[in-house]
Amino acid sequence: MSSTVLSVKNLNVTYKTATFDVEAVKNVSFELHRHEILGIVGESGSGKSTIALALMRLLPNNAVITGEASLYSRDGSRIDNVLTLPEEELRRIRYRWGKISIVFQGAMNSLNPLLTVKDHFIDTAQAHGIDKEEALKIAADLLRSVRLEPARVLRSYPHQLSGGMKQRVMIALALMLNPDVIILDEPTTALDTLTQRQILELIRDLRKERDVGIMLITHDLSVVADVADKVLVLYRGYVMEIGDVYTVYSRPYSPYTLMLINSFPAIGKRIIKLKPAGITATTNNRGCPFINRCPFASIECADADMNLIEVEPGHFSSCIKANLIQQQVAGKVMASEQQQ
Ligand SMILES: Nc1ncnc2c1ncn2[C@@H]1O[C@H](COP(=O)(O)OP(=O)(O)OP(=O)(O)O)[C@@H](O)[C@H]1O
Repeated sequence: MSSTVLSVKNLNVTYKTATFDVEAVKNVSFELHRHEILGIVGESGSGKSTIALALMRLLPNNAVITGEASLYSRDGSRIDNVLTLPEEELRRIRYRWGKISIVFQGAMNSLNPLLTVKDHFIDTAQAHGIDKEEALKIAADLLRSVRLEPARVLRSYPHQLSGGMKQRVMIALALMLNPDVIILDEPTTALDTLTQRQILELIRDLRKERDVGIMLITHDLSVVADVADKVLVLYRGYVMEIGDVYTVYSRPYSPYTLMLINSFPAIGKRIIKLKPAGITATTNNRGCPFINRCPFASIECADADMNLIEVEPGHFSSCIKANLIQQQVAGKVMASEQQQ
């Protein structure tokens, strides 16, 4: 197992609004290793982007954040207070920091149409104190590493590039400061199927070739199945389940994960019918947030503490009935396979 690059403990984010508080992330903990892809999967509004923004220290002013995140850089340095580092210090180290970088959802559309790719690299480099000559050398290397031809791409304007090429340019730009962690937020959304495949292949290659840990944020379970090593399933800010992808997908210990798998026929062979999505709210702040949609729910779930339980080595579920559910699922799957 390669070394830990990022360790997040008990991350909570609450957005304060004039009328009420939105508890967007609740007690989230996870570890990311070098050369590892962690998929963070969940429906819209589950808190995926909030986790990313918290780690980048880019949350809006109405966000209140608690918890710890430690970053272990390849140069041997360690930052223990990523979440609370004072603004001034943050500004100072951001200049050449780049230890965590992010490619935002839809970022390829934010390339400036009036600038060539070369200008984008030079601007990014200069903002971090790298001179033009060095920037161009780095840019050429990075473009090659995302499988683009530097000579042609550097002189192109965004409109001269396909969606897939623009996404590769964004990934190359995010690698400019040689980050230890890269966050990719919905990197394949809005791309056609073939281009999606190529980008996923690239992400897989980057994981092997570069000394980084990759956080891949998506609502698409099949993307995670394709490339990730580990998966963290998020629902209304809570970690419902976490473990290696193969184990979680083949033996889900959370009814919510099971529902997600069922909604992706290409992945799910399970046959348990769950209530349709739609009712999402429990009004109180206690118990399992999935209670209203869960076919296994009973009165104890209303008091569940949502702490993660290790159901098998390295595989955690917050469902208090995890073992019971797994037995029922395994029984029904076997029964359906015998009928076929
Ligand atoms: N600035 C804000 N003020 C108040 N609430 C917010 C703010 N930003 C996000 N939220 C709320 O926080 C919750 C989590 O949002 P977040 O964007 O992190 O979810 P997500 O899983 O990334 O969703 P999506 O897949 O749609 O991007 C949602 O209920 C959202 O409405």
